[in-house]
Amino acid sequence: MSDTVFIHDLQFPAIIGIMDHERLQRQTVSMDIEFTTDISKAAASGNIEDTVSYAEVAERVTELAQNGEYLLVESLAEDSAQLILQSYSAIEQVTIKVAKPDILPNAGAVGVKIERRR
Ligand SMILES: Nc1nc2c(c(=O)[nH]1)N=C([C@H](O)[C@@H](O)CO)CN2
Repeated sequence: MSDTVFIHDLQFPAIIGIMDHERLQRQTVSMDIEFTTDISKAAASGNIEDTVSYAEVAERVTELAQNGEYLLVESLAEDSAQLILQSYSAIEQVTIKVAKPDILPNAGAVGVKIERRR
């Protein structure tokens, strides 16, 4: 399977981090999400029901992150990957990148990237 649907730079404020100030104040998180799913049926039909909506995935992951409180970016990445695989049987593999853009003054962003398969 080589078809990929992606969401790039999905941003939202979240409680995430191990430092005292990060436990108190939301900071911006940026996520890249990619998932493999066969898009050939949707390409032919033009019907959103024949594919996995990136808008719906973005909404679910944003909701997960904003309703929870995370210590590590690793945990948010893992929970997001499991949520996506459990919610959509048509998705075979998911890649999640969780980045914090405001941590190191001399880096554009820090974070993790994981790949999970059902
Ligand atoms: N591998 C990780 N390293 C670090 C994390 C993390 O989530 N994963 N978090 C922090 C702090 O919360 C940082 O954002 C502020 O000091 C440090 N390293």
